[in-house]
Amino acid sequence: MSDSALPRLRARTRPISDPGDLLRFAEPQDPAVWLRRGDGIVGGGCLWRGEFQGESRIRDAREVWDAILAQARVEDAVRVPGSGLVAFGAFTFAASSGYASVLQIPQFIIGRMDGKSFLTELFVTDSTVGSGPVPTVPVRLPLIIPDGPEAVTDLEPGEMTQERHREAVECALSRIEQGEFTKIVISRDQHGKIEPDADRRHIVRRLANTYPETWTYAVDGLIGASPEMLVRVLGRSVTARVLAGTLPRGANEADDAAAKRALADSAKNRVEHKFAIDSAIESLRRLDTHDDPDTGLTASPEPFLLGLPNVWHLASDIRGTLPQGSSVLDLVEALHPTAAVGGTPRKKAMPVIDELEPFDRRRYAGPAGWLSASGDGEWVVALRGAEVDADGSVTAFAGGGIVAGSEAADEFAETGPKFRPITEALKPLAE
Ligand SMILES: C=C(O[C@H]1C=CC=C(C(=O)O)[C@@H]1O)C(=O)O
Repeated sequence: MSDSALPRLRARTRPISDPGDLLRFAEPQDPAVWLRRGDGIVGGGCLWRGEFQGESRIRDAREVWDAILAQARVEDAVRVPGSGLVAFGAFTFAASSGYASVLQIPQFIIGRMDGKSFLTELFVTDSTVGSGPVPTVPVRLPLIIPDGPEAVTDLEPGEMTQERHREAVECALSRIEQGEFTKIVISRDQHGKIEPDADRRHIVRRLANTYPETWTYAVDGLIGASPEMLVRVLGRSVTARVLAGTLPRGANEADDAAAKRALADSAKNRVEHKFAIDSAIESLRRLDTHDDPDTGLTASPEPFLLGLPNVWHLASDIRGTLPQGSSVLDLVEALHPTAAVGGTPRKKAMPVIDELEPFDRRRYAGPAGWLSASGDGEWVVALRGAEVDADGSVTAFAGGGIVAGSEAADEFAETGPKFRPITEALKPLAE
């Protein structure tokens, strides 16, 4: 893509009074959303969209984004994460995917972050408003779009049946035993169909309300609520939340406390977690050029237990400082795929995922998030969601880490609660 083919953009962010429920401003058919605990950003319309493919898809996106920024003018009177010029994005899990990775810039962004509400209006200067100053008019909120038809479907098992999943896990275990790799994540698929004109915001709202501690994302038809922060850059601060190791929540208080203890004490889950945290730290260290030891990476010495409505996870948070000259997309590229969704060693496990899974993961387990002209960005691992196509087809995936000692039946069962967020978000509203 040559720079002359890229739009010259202007973004103007101004404060507004609290707009309430942000989702009311999102596009019913194709919402662009990033929400946590009710706060975040919602984009409307599409001013520009870039598609990327193959091994260099994240690097190419970074180059195009830099080129757009080089000719953009940003007036940001609010200066909080998500204000100014922002793009939403979603990248495929595999370089070989037949699906597109995208970056898209909306026509407006309405947001609430750090207690400040704002509206960003975006313009293409060379076609829409000329190159003169953006006229100063009072802030007018975008229209609230009333709720449309429900988005309802039952998800049915796909190509990776229980039998096929067992074969894949057993094959993975024998290759682990032979020393080919030490961890691999095997997933399965489920499918459904909503009415093409269904309002996708119902799915997003259910996820955001039921899983407020996760990051609810919607980009280009990819919708979910992920508990796993691949990387967040705010100013020069870098954080990530690595998850691996799972048990379903218990049905009552005693069972739930027992499940939590069992996960904390499980040697298999701790090993699985260690692979994921080691892979994340190693990827970040490769970028880290700091000489100052105080700016280096730290991770919690012991994983903590993260309780979500559906599962317990072993979780670790990583903190550090953005290496000089790096951008959030460099970090996304370095980290993806962590061993929480790929395997260890990454290079050995990735082709085997392709071999053992009978489908294209599309953007499941890939990076999804946003980035801004100021250098901030938040990118989750796209889990606990689905691809919702324009014709209403719904494709959901959930997987789990296989290490020595994993049992195929347990691994299959573990994917059940991982599908729960999206399964329940696709139920009729009265339920
Ligand atoms: C691959 C998934 O979860 C990952 C994240 C957390 C825990 C995981 C596990 O315990 O296997 C997985 O690594 C998924 O939800 O599809």
